[in-house]
Amino acid sequence: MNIALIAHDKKKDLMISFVTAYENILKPHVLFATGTTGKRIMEATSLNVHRFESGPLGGDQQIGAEIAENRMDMVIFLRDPMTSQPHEPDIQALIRLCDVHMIPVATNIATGELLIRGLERGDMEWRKHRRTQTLNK
Ligand SMILES: O=C(CO)COP(=O)(O)O
Repeated sequence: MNIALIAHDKKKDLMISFVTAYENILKPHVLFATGTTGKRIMEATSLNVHRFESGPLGGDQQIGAEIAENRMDMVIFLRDPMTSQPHEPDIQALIRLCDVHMIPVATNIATGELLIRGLERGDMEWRKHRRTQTLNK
């Protein structure tokens, strides 16, 4: 599965705890992240992460484009609901595209845990079939 990991600054330590705890589950998958989140994950774990731009510089939009192209299977986005972000429209657009294309998206750690457990259990296998289909047909 292609999995996007994103965390706002005040949630980055939480993301590191999360990926450390679930490193073995995440390892066989292809991981993507916004710039700083990806850097932090690679510094803290043995996971390899494809890094996009930092969120405020367009990283959320790049991940959104992957979703629109039917290339992203899951998004774990630990958002900070208490701090306003300069790129709030990009964040909303990313979450909207998850809804448009029915991509599982967690915006907090509690849902993130459920998605990871589901991933481990094989609940995401339907995405393999969906990914082979062309959208809008
Ligand atoms: O701002 C972000 C998501 O909206 C995250 O970007 P960074 O991972 O580059 O900090």
